[in-house]
Amino acid sequence: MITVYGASGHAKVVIDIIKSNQKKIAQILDDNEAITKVLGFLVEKPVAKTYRDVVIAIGDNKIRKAIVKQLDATYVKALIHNTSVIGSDVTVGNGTVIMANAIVNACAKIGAHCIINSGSIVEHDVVLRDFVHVSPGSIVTGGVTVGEGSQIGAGAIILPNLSIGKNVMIGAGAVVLKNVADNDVVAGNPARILKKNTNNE
Ligand SMILES: CC(=O)SCCNC(=O)CCNC(=O)[C@H](O)C(C)(C)COP(=O)(O)OP(=O)(O)OC[C@H]1O[C@@H](n2cnc3c(N)ncnc32)[C@H](O)[C@@H]1OP(=O)(O)O
Repeated sequence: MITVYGASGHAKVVIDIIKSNQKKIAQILDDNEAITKVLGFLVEKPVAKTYRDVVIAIGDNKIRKAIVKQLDATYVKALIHNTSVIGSDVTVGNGTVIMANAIVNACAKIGAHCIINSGSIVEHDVVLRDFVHVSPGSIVTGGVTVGEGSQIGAGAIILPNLSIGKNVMIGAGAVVLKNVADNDVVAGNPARILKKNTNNE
């Protein structure tokens, strides 16, 4: 039985993974009292701080991290859609969600509470630190490292062996040719710095 913490858009896809894995949902929680139902499930306001077997179903890296910090919970080891492909010697941290048709190739190391979104590709020997979000359809090529809390936008491509810093935002469709420093927002082809990411303040 899995507790789903979060009830908005990302949670809908998480619920579908749980259902497709033939697992049961214990409860769905959200602080937002305006959300009373999701996909036919009632949504409850979280009252306790201690939960067992939780998945934090919140797409925003900063909010997901804040919730993880405030809970005293055990997290599902990882929630992996059965259409995804996971290579040899891949490690996946607690609370990470791997969505439909994602591919994680050999020897990749995926941190805790990451999101490997639908149809994305995380190539061999990639290292994703905790709370990274690889958005739908993006490609993180071989040997890339991505720092904690960073997001790779939908359809972006990171060239091999690059280092992406912490709390970086990579725009949708970007082609990243160079290392990216902590807190940068980059976009375009080739990707260029747009500004500093203030979503960690
Ligand atoms: C399941 C899911 O849905 S997961 C969700 C996945 N989400 C994403 O992939 C979203 C990724 N986010 C983006 O691409 C955003 O546009 C960001 C973060 C790069 C920039 O967002 P903002 O800071 O709001 O930038 P803003 O929209 O003000 O644009 C600033 C400039 O950058 C340009 N720009 C914005 N995004 C991009 C992009 N992806 N590629 C190229 N240029 C871009 C804009 O055209 C604008 O240019 P201008 O100053 O010449 O007019």
